[in-house]
Amino acid sequence: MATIPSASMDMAATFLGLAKSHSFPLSSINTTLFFCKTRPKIIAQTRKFLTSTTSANSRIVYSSKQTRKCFSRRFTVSGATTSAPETEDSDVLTKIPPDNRIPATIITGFLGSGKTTLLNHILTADHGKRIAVIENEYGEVDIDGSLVAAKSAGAEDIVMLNNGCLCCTVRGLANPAPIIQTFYAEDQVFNDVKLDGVVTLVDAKHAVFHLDEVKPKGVVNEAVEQIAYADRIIVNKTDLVREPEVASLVERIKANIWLGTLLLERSEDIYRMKGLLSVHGMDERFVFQGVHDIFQGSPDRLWGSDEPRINKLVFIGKNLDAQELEKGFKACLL
Ligand SMILES: Nc1nc2c(ncn2[C@@H]2O[C@H](COP(=O)(O)OP(=O)(O)OP(=O)(O)O)[C@@H](O)[C@H]2O)c(=O)[nH]1
Repeated sequence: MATIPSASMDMAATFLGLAKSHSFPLSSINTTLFFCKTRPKIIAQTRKFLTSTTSANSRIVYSSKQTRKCFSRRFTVSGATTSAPETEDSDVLTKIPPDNRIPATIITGFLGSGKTTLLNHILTADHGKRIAVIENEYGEVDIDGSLVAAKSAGAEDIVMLNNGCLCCTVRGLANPAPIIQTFYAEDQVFNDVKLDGVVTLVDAKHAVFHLDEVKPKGVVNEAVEQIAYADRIIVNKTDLVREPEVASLVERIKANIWLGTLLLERSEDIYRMKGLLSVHGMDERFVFQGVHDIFQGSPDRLWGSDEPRINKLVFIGKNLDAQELEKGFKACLL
């Protein structure tokens, strides 16, 4: 593939951690909202609902991801079934069980990105939805529970899990994956509740600082990871920055979504992938290797003083469109 200068740091970080990522669509209006209060908290709603409930200080970026491969699982439904119309030449009755499970949404985002603010906005908006909130407070002192509007409104339930469950204190604070996994791995949850989507709040003023943060070798940048797991991304606090900064951030987020989507959805077609990246702010060459959905990458030796800093990517597989890949990659460049 082409050689093009300058990739972003978060793109490199994506290579380190995306092999376990996944996605699923927000398919219907939610009546339940799971609010997992950990360091980076968790929020979500459908496109229509989010559009009507987010403030003027927000921008929504939609992911095109359609499948959550890692956590897919079959479920059985004991409720009524729907039948396809019978035809004269067919006596086969097709039964499609409706998925009547309660839809749930996860809201995540970095510290102070605006999760509680969004939640309060949703809980006090006039949408007629019945909303239950599960808040996972990390730490002994519950502050956010008292800040959530529903508590005073009295119309909804807030269940505080001060013992550390849903799962975050044990399995990781910043990474939404363990919470997502709970919806698939726990029978009691899976049979009654379907995870409808993951929404990530991004603070327009501070996000770049977190995205650029260089982590120790092998440690994934949580801000990048939260974006990679999202179905919908809300760029918040746009009143605190100028429009070009918002546009630049949105472009950067799109690049992250592109790479995540590519690695997840085309893994069967991509037999082999390898490359060398010139990452903005990094003195070393960033080398990555991939075989189907197994990827790894790490900083390599220092760039030579007279060595041109270029990116080289090689994809070997089937049904791959070189121009499309190049276009997607170019959109990731700073
Ligand atoms: N200027 C501005 N401030 C905002 C906006 N949204 C939220 N804030 C402020 O940002 C601060 C943090 O908001 P929260 O909603 O508490 O953020 P959080 O993600 O729940 O915070 P943590 O629980 O610490 O992770 C508060 O002072 C909010 O008033 C916005 O769109 N613009």
